[in-house]
Amino acid sequence: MIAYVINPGSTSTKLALARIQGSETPDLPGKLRVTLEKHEVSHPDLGGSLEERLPRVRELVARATRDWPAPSAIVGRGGLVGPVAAGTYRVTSELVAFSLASPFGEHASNLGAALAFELASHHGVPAFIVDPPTVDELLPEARVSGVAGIERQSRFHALNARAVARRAAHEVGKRFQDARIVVAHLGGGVSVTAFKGGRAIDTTGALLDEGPFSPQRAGTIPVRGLLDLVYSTPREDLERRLTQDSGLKGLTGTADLRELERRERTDADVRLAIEAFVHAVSKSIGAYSAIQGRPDAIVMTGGVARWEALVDRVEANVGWIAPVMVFAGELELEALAEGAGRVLLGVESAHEWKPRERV
Ligand SMILES: Nc1ncnc2c1ncn2[C@@H]1O[C@H](COP(=O)(O)OP(=O)(O)O)[C@@H](O)[C@H]1O
Ligand SMILES: CCCC(=O)OP(=O)(O)O
Repeated sequence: MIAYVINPGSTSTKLALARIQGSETPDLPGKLRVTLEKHEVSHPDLGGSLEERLPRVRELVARATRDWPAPSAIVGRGGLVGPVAAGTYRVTSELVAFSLASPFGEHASNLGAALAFELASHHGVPAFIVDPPTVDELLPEARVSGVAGIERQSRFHALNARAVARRAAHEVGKRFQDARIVVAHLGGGVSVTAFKGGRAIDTTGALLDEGPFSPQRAGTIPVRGLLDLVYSTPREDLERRLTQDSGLKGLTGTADLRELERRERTDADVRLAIEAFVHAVSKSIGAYSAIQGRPDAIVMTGGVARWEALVDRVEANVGWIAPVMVFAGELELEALAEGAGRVLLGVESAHEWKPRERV
């Protein structure tokens, strides 16, 4: 089977031509054999709303995939589609429209359904999304905050976090559904998530949610300071500041951690900011370990996990809890291809998406 894989980001869109074959292991029918030819189309200067960006990205994707062999399906990264169970979803025109104007927030991933749907219509094949960021499997007690009416929502790196958690479970000799894994996704956004029984039972979230600050997002901040900002800043400006100009960028002037790695030796402010990042990530890993009993493994993943010395510092803090594994970068293209493959090969059925405000 051949599937085209589309993973839109804010400054580039990652693509893959996936060749998918069934499992060779009868006991593990979902363990597909997938090979990917990866491509990346860059669009650093695209501004505007998602609907304004869509035609340009669509054109770049069409051009990049023009000479690829005929697909059996197109699979895109899902966006903020509301609380859903983990799995593969068939893309419909209703899902495309919802994603492009998502009431759950604006994010580049909201383009994934539209890009997949349009290319799939052109080829006359189905389109899918897999494990969108709003996969919601939270324990009831994880939803409750200390303010009646303010409920925690699940909005995290579900696609990559599930994929690396599954891989970590296999590495410790367990099935995903029998393992306890804590995943710290350290990318442009950061989320720390506890997996138990194959489900993401609690997460810090990644977009105006909680947990460690990221290269450019605020993470948890003291409520008193937030109140001061709320009463002195228009909402739109504040959202932009908290999601794009906070975290390491707000503290040091850059979200490029390779630059911070160079500056750390000579710049005391950078040193403190990185120490605070290590501290915050370690603290969340500890918290998300505590809620489920000692985990079988702790995983660090995402682009920041390429910084070995930083990862080592987190491991020095949390290594007593469980074995620490590092999957630097992400497995999103692989996870998308596998999600589509499981449906194409009849291992799983595709879910039908319906708009929902709550679980
Ligand atoms: N080799 C590296 N060393 C340190 N940091 C890195 C490295 N490669 C990427 N990063 C950092 O990772 C972050 C981006 O992570 P990534 O997972 O690629 O982001 P995205 O969320 O956009 O997919 C950036 O802050 C970048 O500076
Ligand atoms: C929308 C939640 C996932 C997320 O934040 O992704 P990025 O870190 O890639 O922006």
